[in-house]
Amino acid sequence: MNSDKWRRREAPLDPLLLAAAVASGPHVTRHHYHHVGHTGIDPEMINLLLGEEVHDDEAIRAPPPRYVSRQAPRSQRLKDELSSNDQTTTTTTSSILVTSPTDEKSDNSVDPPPPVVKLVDPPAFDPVRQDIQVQCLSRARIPTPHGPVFLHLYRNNRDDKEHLAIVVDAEERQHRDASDSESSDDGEDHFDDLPHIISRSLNNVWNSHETKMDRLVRGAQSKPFKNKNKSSSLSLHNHQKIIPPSLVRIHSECYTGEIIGSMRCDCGSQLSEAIRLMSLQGRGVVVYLRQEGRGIGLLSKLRAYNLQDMGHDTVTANLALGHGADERRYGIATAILDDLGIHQIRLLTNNPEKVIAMATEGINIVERVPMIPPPQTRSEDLDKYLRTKIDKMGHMLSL
Ligand SMILES: Nc1nc2c(ncn2[C@@H]2O[C@H](COP(=O)(O)OP(=O)(O)OP(=O)(O)O)[C@@H](O)[C@H]2O)c(=O)[nH]1
Repeated sequence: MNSDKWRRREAPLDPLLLAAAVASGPHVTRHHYHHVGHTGIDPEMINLLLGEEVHDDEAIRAPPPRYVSRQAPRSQRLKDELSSNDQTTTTTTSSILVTSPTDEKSDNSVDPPPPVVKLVDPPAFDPVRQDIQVQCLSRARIPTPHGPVFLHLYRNNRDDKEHLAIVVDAEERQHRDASDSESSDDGEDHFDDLPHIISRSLNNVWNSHETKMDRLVRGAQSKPFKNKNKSSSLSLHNHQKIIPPSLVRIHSECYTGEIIGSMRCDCGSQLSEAIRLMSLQGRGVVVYLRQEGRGIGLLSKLRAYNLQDMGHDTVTANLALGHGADERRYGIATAILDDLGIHQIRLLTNNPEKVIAMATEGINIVERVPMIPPPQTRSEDLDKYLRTKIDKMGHMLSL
């Protein structure tokens, strides 16, 4: 390498620049001149930088603040890590603080690590049972433009995907708000009158050692459900009134439509519309299955799109790639609905196959509610896609 060409620039220190750095306030981030937390202008420092004499009588004042790392020395951290092998990874805080030397800890001691919330594991699936088993691992409130929903994350004994249930339950929310503030200690359930949509597997006792904190962090009710007839875990739902037929959508993952906003399909608007309708009614469940591209996966779906750009439609493109027109299964959706105590549904769909599949799985469909694509989402690509669904897949939709 030509060293002349790459010679290092030895620019002289620009006193004005340095003075600006010192004088600027804490709004200037560490990506600019200095770390957040600087206490402001230090006239002595400016004088020094500008090469002027120090006229301040209090030349020997309290020394300027210094940056002190609160992170323990590496040797200390290694020792800590070794001695806490049984704990999940924790780190000492590594934030950089401005302290004056008098604040500095004389013994170089380290702040205690933040407490780790260690949760009990969910119960294992029963290896003897041959049917589909699901287990809700966590539930959390998610505010959406249509109101809050409760996202439930499931595992199952068939695949390693995280299928989801998006639960809309206004009454359940009110109940939770009330019971949180009551924090009743009487051990009694307070939801006898309300047919809430509650996951049985999430709320069951997972382990005899589980704490209230375990339950709250995974999103379960703080107190386990009383097993009034002492027979089985089904008591949770037996205990409640039967949930009236709820709006349910069985939705399949669509990265392109939901994340990128693709106008080749209506998946994104369908998902949003389903949550909107459920929020209007105060109740409903979207079972969100990770069956991208009608079960063929994102990679094949992208290839199918290229075939569609060459003249194929959404069905023939799948077939040309050696896939079925629709490879989805609905057994996991049924198991999730069962876990939520929902057995009668008003199914939001135009797809006759979905109706048949859910009915075959034992779900009582009391009504099919059509999904009408909103006019503002219509485009040439979408119309072609919908037309193929109507003509080749029998979708119950009129354009
Ligand atoms: N293979 C393939 N999959 C697609 C295409 N467009 C959308 N999808 C997938 O189709 C699935 C969504 O299916 P929908 O047709 O919206 O739902 P549906 O069950 O058929 O019918 P509705 O319930 O009436 O909406 C998602 O998994 C999408 O990723 C496509 O052109 N090719």
